Amino acid sequence: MSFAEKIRLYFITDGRSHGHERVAEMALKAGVKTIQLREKRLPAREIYGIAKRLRRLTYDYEALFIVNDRFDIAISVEADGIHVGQEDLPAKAIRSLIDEKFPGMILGVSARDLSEALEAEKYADYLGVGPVFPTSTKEDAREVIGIDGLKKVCSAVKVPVVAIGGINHSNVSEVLKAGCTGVAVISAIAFSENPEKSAEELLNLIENSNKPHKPVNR
Ligand SMILES: Cc1ncc(COP(=O)(O)OP(=O)(O)O)c(N)n1
Ligand SMILES: Cc1ncsc1CCOP(=O)(O)O
Ligand SMILES: [Mg+2]
Repeated sequence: MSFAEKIRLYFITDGRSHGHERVAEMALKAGVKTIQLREKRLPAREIYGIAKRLRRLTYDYEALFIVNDRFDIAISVEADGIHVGQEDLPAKAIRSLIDEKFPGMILGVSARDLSEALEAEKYADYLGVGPVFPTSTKEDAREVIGIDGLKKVCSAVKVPVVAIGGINHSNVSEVLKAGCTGVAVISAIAFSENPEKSAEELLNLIENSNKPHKPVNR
């Protein structure tokens, strides 16, 4: 499976509802191929323990494992990648370290508008772009960029774009039509009563949005 296929549905964990490991395993069972560990409240030692377990789990399911914010934890557990935002360690510094010491490691960078996206793509393997829609999962999220803002970024950058923020079953197809490579979700899976079913349904919607709307003329 290609990188682009793996990030088509990108699940970011939140431990508050079902716990990181349980919710990640349910998403993996459904067929999700990229998992990001995002934990904002716990001490580093605990995040490290969770990261080690998620690393093992993602190996078993042949999925990518990305750590949010913490490059130290990402390298300690041999994650596939690290995701940083505009307030985290600078993408440029991480890119230098990856090229020198951790070749092949994936670097994802957040961008909240076109100018951040154009700067971030100099260093990133993919961009996380949003929030596209209102979200209550990220307390310090900036204003939404909407489908139009997302389209502008997607048509301007060369690296894959993963759209994020308020994406759910009812808007995922519209988001993908904006030209992004994938969609990242937290609450649509992590805060669902049945995360495995929700992930499966999202994957089905994504697969169907790949199909042409009109029959192909032969
Ligand atoms: C895939 C993806 N895109 C964007 C983000 C947001 O990162 P950041 O702006 O650093 O905010 P926090 O998630 O750290 O609160 C992300 N984590 N993943
Ligand atoms: C981490 C992050 N970055 C921009 S919006 C967001 C939160 C996405 O969560 P949800 O999918 O629940 O809206
Ligand atoms: Mg961050």
